[in-house]
Amino acid sequence: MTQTFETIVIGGGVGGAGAAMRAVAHGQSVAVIEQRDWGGTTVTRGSTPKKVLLAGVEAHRAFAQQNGPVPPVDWSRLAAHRDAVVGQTQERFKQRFQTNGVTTFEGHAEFVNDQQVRVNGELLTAKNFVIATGARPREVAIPGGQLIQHSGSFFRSHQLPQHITILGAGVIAFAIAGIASEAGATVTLIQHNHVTLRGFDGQLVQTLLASLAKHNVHMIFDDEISQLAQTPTGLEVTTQQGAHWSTDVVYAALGRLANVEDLNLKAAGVAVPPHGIRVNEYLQTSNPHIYAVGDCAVTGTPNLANYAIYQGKYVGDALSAPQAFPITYPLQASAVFSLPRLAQVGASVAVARQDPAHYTLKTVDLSQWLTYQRNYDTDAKLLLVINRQSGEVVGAEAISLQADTVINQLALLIQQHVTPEALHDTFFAYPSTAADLYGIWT
Ligand SMILES: Cc1cc2nc3c(=O)[nH]c(=O)nc-3n(C[C@H](O)[C@H](O)[C@H](O)COP(=O)(O)OP(=O)(O)OC[C@H]3O[C@@H](n4cnc5c(N)ncnc54)[C@H](O)[C@@H]3O)c2cc1C
Ligand SMILES: NC(=O)c1ccc[n+]([C@@H]2O[C@H](COP(=O)([O-])OP(=O)(O)OC[C@H]3O[C@@H](n4cnc5c(N)ncnc54)[C@H](O)[C@@H]3O)[C@@H](O)[C@H]2O)c1
Repeated sequence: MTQTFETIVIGGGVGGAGAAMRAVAHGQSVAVIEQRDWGGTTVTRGSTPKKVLLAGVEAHRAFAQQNGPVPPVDWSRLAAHRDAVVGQTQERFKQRFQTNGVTTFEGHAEFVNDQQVRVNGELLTAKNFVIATGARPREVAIPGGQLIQHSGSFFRSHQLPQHITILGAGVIAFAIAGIASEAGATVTLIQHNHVTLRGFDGQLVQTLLASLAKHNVHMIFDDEISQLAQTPTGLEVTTQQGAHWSTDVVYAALGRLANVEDLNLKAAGVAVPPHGIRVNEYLQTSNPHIYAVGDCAVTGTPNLANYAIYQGKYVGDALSAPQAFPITYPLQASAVFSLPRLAQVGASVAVARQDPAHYTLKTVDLSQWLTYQRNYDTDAKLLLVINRQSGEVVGAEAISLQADTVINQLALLIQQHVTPEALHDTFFAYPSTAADLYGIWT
C-alpha cells in the first residue's frame, strides 16, 4: 500500500517550497520530502546565517568607528543568536508546509520509476514530481584535501579560527572574508587566476579589495593550493607556486555542484548532463511529468534564492494548469554581502564599458552624502548605466555599507520606468537613502 499524491516535491529548500505552496494553493494533494534541513541551503548554510553574522560584525565596525576602540566581537554570543534565528526559521519553514496542508516526509528520496519514489523504505506515488535538490560545494582533490572544510562550516561555526584560508574569490569567499576579518581573524584568499567576483565592475571590486586589505584580508592571485598537511599547531598550506603558510582552517568556496547523483534519475527516464538536470523553457525535464527547479537545474540563470523561488512558483502553477508561456524572469538585483557590500541591477557596468556606442556611465561619489558620511562610509560609490538613445538608466552598481538598499530602490525605478518628474511627485522621509534618490535619479 503506497501513499498517493498529485505532486511530490523532492527537496524542502526555497525552490521546493515555492512549488509545493503554489500547488497546494491550487487544491492539489502535495508531499515534500527533505533529507536534512527544512529551508535547505538558504536557511541553514546560506543567506540566513550569513546575514545574522554580518549584522553582528557590521554593528562592531560601526560602534568602533563612532566611539573608538571596542572589545572584540563575542563570537560565541553571535553564534548563539545565529543558531536561534536559524533554528526558528527552520521550524517555521516546516510548519508552514503543514499548516497549509502539504504532507512532509523526512528522509532521502530516490526514484523507483517515473511514478514512484522511495523514502525510508516507504513507496510514495504521484503523477507529477518536482526535483528541487539544490547543490553542494565543489571539493578539491589534493593531498590533504580531506582537511579542507566546506564554506558552510564557517557559517555554522561556534569558534572563530584566528587564521583562515579561503580557496576561491567569489561571492562566498568575500562574505566570509568580510565577516571573519571584522570579527578579528586574519584571512588569506587564494585565487587560481586574476578574476575576482566575475560580473562586477573591476574598479568597484578593487575598492572592495583595498578596503578588506586594511582589515587583515590578503589576496593571492594566479596560484592554487597543492597540498594541505596537519601540523602540531594547525595546518600547513603549500601552493603550486611554492608558497607556504600556517593556518587554522581552510574553507573551499569554489562554486557548487548540482545534487543529482543519488536520485536514481535513470529509473524515472530523466537525463542528467554533467552540470545538473537539463530542463526546457517550461522547466520540464526529459520526462514531461517531472520538473526541476533551483540550483539542481540547468536553467541558464544564476544559482540564487530568488530564481529558485520564482521557478518553484512557476512550476507550482503549471501543475494545475499548463503554463501558456515559457518562463521569463524579472529584473534581478544581487549583492555580495561583504564589508562593504557590492550590489548591482540591470545592464552591467562591464557591458557598458565595452559598448560605449550604446551606453554611457555616470559615476556618483556618495561618500560625502549625509547618509554615507555619518556612517564613515568612505568608499560609497554608485555607477549608473545609461542608454544613450533613450537617456534612461538601465543598470546600476554600487559599493557601500548598504549598497543593496540603494540598488533595490533603483531596481524598482528601472523596472517601472519611473521618470525623474514622477519620482518628484513622491515625498520620501528626509533625510534617508530613499530621499537620496532625488539627487541620483536626475
Ligand atoms: C554560503 C551561501 C550564501 C548564499 N547567499 C545567497 C544570497 O545572499 N542570496 C541569494 O539569492 N542566494 C544565496 N545563496 C544561494 C542560495 O542559497 C541558493 O540559490 C538556494 O538555496 C537554492 O535553493 P534550492 O531550493 O534550489 O536548493 P537548496 O536550498 O539547496 O535545497 C535543496 C534541499 O533538497 C534536499 N535534498 C537533496 N537531495 C535530496 C533527496 N534525494 N531527498 C530529499 N531531500 C533532498 C537538501 O537537503 C536541501 O535541503 C547562497 C548560497 C550559499 C551556499
Ligand atoms: N550574495 C549572493 O547572492 C550569494 C552569496 C553566496 C553564494 N551565492 C551563490 O552560491 C554560488 C556559489 O558561491 P561560490 O562563492 O562558491 O562560487 P563563485 O562562482 O562565486 O566563486 C567560485 C570561485 O572559485 C574559483 N574556482 C572555481 N573553480 C576553481 C578551481 N578548480 N580551482 C580554483 N579556483 C576555482 C572561481 O574562479 C571563483 O573565484 C554562487 O555562484 C551564487 O550563485 C550567492
